[in-house]
Amino acid sequence: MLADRSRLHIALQKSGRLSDQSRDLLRETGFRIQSGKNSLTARVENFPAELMFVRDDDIPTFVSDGVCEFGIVGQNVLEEFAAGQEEPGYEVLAELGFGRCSLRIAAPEGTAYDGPQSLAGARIATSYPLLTRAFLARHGIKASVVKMSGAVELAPRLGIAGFICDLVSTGATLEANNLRAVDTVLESQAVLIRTTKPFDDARAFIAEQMLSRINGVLATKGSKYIMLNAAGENLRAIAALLPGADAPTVIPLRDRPGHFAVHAVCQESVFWETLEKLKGAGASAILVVPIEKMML
Ligand SMILES: Nc1ncnc2c1ncn2[C@@H]1O[C@H](COP(=O)(O)OP(=O)(O)OP(=O)(O)O)[C@@H](O)[C@H]1O
Ligand SMILES: O=P(O)(O)OC[C@H]1O[C@H](OP(=O)(O)OP(=O)(O)O)[C@H](O)[C@@H]1O
Ligand SMILES: [Mg+2]
Repeated sequence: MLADRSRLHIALQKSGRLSDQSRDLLRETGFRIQSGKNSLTARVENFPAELMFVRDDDIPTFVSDGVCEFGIVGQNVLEEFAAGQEEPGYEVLAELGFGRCSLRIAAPEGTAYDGPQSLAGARIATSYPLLTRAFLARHGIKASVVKMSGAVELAPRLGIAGFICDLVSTGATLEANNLRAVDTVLESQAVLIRTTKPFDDARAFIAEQMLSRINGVLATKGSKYIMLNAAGENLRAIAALLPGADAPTVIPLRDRPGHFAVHAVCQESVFWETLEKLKGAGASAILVVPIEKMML
């Protein structure tokens, strides 16, 4: 059956590290998604879009082929795919801030490592052979790469390879296997991608609407609305302390001549240290509130 061309098709990981946060992001854009964990597709009830739940490895192919106009996938999977293509048929639209991990070279505790040259002649087990080879080529190192589909951390213990190249987040898996990360091949997080295949005006319009909502959701994530009171002579110093805010709104306070309310959207995190500095610069009645929706 051909896909319905009056709707957008979005490829998401069916089940795994990215599934919940990918669905949550779309729910935050207002999509009503009703599907059990076992469904392979789901229609969005209140938006002309259909979700395809697939293995993450297939997402770059689906999007490049134009079967799905959009997809959410880790940069690690995307870059491994791109390394095998002459011209990848997708573009990255946004970094999504979840699924953060690094593709790292690791070796059993006690293995000497003095930079990539220590890999010369070694065997490296990995599920990312193209990225590993590209790393070796970048450093002019000759080594053999052994492809494994999973459980890569077992390779040194089984005598398959002296090094591995695998994803690391907390480092707990490496530690449990008595391994130590020695180098970094790639820093990764989940990204939103769009096919470079053109699509018709109707879907282009829906796509713009969806992207504007997603950008709004991403913008609110790191943003806070900050309100405070201050005397006129302190306004300049206070404005300079507001993280990522341009042009705060300044409103005169009734019955307090020379005093103002300052309101601003801060596009960076507001830490306790920032509040302490604002207070030190003469601010009072400081309120920091979350922003629910934002359209830029
Ligand atoms: N430890 C981790 N911490 C954070 N993000 C991770 C971690 N491991 C992997 N990821 C990210 O999540 C993605 C999916 O990881 P997962 O382990 O669910 O993949 P998978 O087993 O290949 O799943 P699939 O069945 O879809 O092929 C990875 O490609 C990577 O971008
Ligand atoms: O540094 P850590 O926080 O321990 O995470 C690293 C582990 O996470 C990933 O595997 P995952 O648990 O997703 O299982 P998988 O190998 O079945 O994909 C990755 O392949 C590592 O094995
Ligand atoms: Mg996979």
